[in-house]
Amino acid sequence: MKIAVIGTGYVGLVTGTCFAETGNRVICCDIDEEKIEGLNLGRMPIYEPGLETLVDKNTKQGRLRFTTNIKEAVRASDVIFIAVGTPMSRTGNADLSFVKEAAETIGKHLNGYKIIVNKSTVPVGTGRLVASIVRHHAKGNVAFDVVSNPEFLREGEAVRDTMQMERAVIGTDSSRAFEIMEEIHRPFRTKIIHTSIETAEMIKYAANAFLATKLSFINDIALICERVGADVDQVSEGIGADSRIGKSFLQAGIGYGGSCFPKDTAALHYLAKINGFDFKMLEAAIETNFRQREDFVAKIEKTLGSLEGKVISVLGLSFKPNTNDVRYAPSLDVIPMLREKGAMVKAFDPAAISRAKRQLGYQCSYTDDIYEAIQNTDACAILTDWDEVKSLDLNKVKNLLKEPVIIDGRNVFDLDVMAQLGFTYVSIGRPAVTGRVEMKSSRGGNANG
Ligand SMILES: NC(=O)C1=CN([C@@H]2O[C@H](COP(=O)(O)OP(=O)(O)OC[C@H]3O[C@@H](n4cnc5c(N)ncnc54)[C@H](O)[C@@H]3O)[C@@H](O)[C@H]2O)C=CC1
Ligand SMILES: O=C(O)[C@H]1O[C@H](OP(=O)(O)OP(=O)(O)OC[C@H]2O[C@@H](n3ccc(=O)[nH]c3=O)[C@H](O)[C@@H]2O)[C@H](O)[C@@H](O)[C@@H]1O
Repeated sequence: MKIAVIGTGYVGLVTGTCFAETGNRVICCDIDEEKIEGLNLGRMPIYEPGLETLVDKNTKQGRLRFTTNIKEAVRASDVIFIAVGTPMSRTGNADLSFVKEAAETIGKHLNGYKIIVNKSTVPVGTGRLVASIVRHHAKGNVAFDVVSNPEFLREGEAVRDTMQMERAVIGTDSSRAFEIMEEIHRPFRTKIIHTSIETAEMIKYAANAFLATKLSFINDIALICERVGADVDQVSEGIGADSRIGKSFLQAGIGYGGSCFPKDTAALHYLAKINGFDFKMLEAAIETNFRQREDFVAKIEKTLGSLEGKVISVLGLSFKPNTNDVRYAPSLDVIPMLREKGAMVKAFDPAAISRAKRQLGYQCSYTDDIYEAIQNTDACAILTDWDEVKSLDLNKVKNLLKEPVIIDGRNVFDLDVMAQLGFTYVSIGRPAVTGRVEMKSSRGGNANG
């Protein structure tokens, strides 16, 4: 199959590469010249395990290429995937300007029957909108079909999530388009769910909103655990063993970030609102998520006393491990809050420094040496559970810190081990460990009480 992918970001690049890997001829296009130039030189614009090898293999074997010439890509392809960004607008709704632009470009260069597949996450009704834009700009009565094929990959696991996808949702009322989409997905041996365009669009928002709500639920349980002296990690294990609940997405922490949950929950909330429904449960999930950031900073303050003049090492800038994506990352909320309270911040991240710098600028210093970040700071704040964090030499950490204080937003370490090592260790939804060492801070004491 000849495939064009418009938008060579996390989704477009991974999807296009995996379609090439399964034998299609794929052209990935983008308006970002620097990105395409880099890809043509073998430079990956994103950090995604396993991707570089696949890109390299498929470009060398001639199945994958990159271009800014979208017109040529459209004309040369049978199936065109739209994988452009749909960021959050000020109302909370998804900003569809990139999708509309892509649809217009496709329409203008339609030169025969094509299937236009929307992979971007969009509000219900967008598929029909894309169809009308394409029709409006197409010359003559060229036939085409529009399909909604939402994407479920996770950053950091994107290649595996695509090559071993759990399901493919194909929303279309055209049997011709459905058969071709089925053929493209055959090598993945996955469950195909055939729906209308509207239902497919809704499945994507419902999936992300459900996962975000599950996370906020466990984070609310964590807050109660802190107050009553229970351990949320054990609660998660206990409830997750029930197959009706399932063990995934029950890791309590500093709250979700990333390019999707924040914007997709906001967009679904907005969609409900304009359709006359006040989606209170989702609103509560969104509020809980922000409260996790505020609570985390409050924990640091409660542990150290006034943060004025204190130096905090922040471990992790990306919204989760194995990605350099910092969109809506906890670090972008927490670091400014710490600064506002007078603290200085030394930030560590193995992959996301350059992207974080664009957002945070001079609000902190940066290093990709984890021990350098920790050295001579008043406390260490864990925001991302990178392997580098999980495998820290805690004895070394203890020696480097002014006092052995760790505030952990990802529940990385074992409470008994931290107690044995003499750390003051405050995590999420678990009893605080009180260090044996006297605190130098004005108020002293521990968080969580
Ligand atoms: N990042 C993720 O893990 C996932 C994202 N999604 C959804 O997929 C969509 C894309 O997300 P990402 O890949 O993260 O976005 P991204 O921001 O990484 O990439 C989007 C790309 O589209 C390009 N672009 C914008 N307008 C264009 C146009 N008119 N023609 C050609 N290229 C254009 C941009 O330059 C950019 O390179 C969004 O709707 C997102 O919600 C869905 C599942 C997972
Ligand atoms: O629509 C999207 O863009 C994607 O959004 C998420 O994927 P992603 O944002 O890459 O990352 P996740 O692994 O889902 O993590 C999201 C956030 O939740 C947090 N999280 C996740 C799981 C958990 O148990 N606890 C927890 O705090 C992570 O740290 C991260 O900040 C979904 O998992 C994907 O299915 C979806 O395709």
